[in-house]
Amino acid sequence: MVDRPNKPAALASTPGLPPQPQVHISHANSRVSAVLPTGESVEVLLFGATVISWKDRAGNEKLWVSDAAKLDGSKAVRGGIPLVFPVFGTAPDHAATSKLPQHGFARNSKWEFLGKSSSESASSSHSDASVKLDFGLSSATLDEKTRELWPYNFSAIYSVTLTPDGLSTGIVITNDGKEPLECQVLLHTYLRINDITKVQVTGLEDSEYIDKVDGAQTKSQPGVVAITGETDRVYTPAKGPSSPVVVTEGGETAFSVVRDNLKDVVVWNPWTEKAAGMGDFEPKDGFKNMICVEAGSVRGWTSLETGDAFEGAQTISY
Ligand SMILES: O=P(O)(O)OC[C@H]1O[C@H](O)[C@H](O)[C@@H](O)[C@@H]1O
Repeated sequence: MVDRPNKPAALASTPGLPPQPQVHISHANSRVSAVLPTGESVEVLLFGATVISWKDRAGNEKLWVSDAAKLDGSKAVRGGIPLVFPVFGTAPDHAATSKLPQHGFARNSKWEFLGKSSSESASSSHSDASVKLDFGLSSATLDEKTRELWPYNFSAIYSVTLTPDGLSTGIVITNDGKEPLECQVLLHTYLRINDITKVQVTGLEDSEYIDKVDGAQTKSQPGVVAITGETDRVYTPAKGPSSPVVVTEGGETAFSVVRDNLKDVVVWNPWTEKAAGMGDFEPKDGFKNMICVEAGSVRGWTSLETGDAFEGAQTISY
């Protein structure tokens, strides 16, 4: 019997050439998903433009999503990559965003799928094919109630790029209005890990952070970060955005996060009590299997003059 390679999910035939594997995209059920010829996949919910799944070529999920996460648009998704904009947490002292819910409205708004672009190599292996999915949100498409709470004219484009090497997510926010606006942005990424007690985060050494579980005191990180209890810290890494923040597990690299123009990194794990108190956090011991490493610009405010744009992105590899 002759050994045959598995037939790829989607085939393109060009006259004279054998069929080539392609990036496969589907857009249905209020979500967009893409599968590379090499097997990696990503799934994005239009609600919040939330990435709810990212799998490697063997089908292993790289993101943590709660079993009780609401995927029906009734609540921000507990897991994946919710988008935080235009405020991180709540900001009672910042007049422009003080009326907004925790983490703003981007994660609770319906985004529009703007389309995809894929790049596929000319080689027969197609081992470096990648895909970029673009999503849009603007003041024109926001619901009226939200527009009243934050009456600025803006447009945002969020791009999710899947390659065989990793996942990049990036946002461009433009001030389309006649007055300046101030905002904060964060990519609230829930990384899936096997055992939180074996995890260390490197790349934050000697960095200043705000310890949200210790009276918002400003502290300095002496060495690598280990998680031994509820952790909620806003770091401004001393090494700058292009130096990776690496999550290791049992000494092996599990994820490496490289930032582009996102100066801050939030490290969050709710641990037992906080997880127990969140209705949409299941299983309750799921905190052992996740760590949030959230690239953002959240200490202070980004000011955008009329016509100005802010651009920030992260690339996660493993
Ligand atoms: O429960 P959420 O609104 O999704 O927020 C979840 C978490 O997000 C960030 O990591 C904040 O630093 C935490 O203080 C917050 O608890």
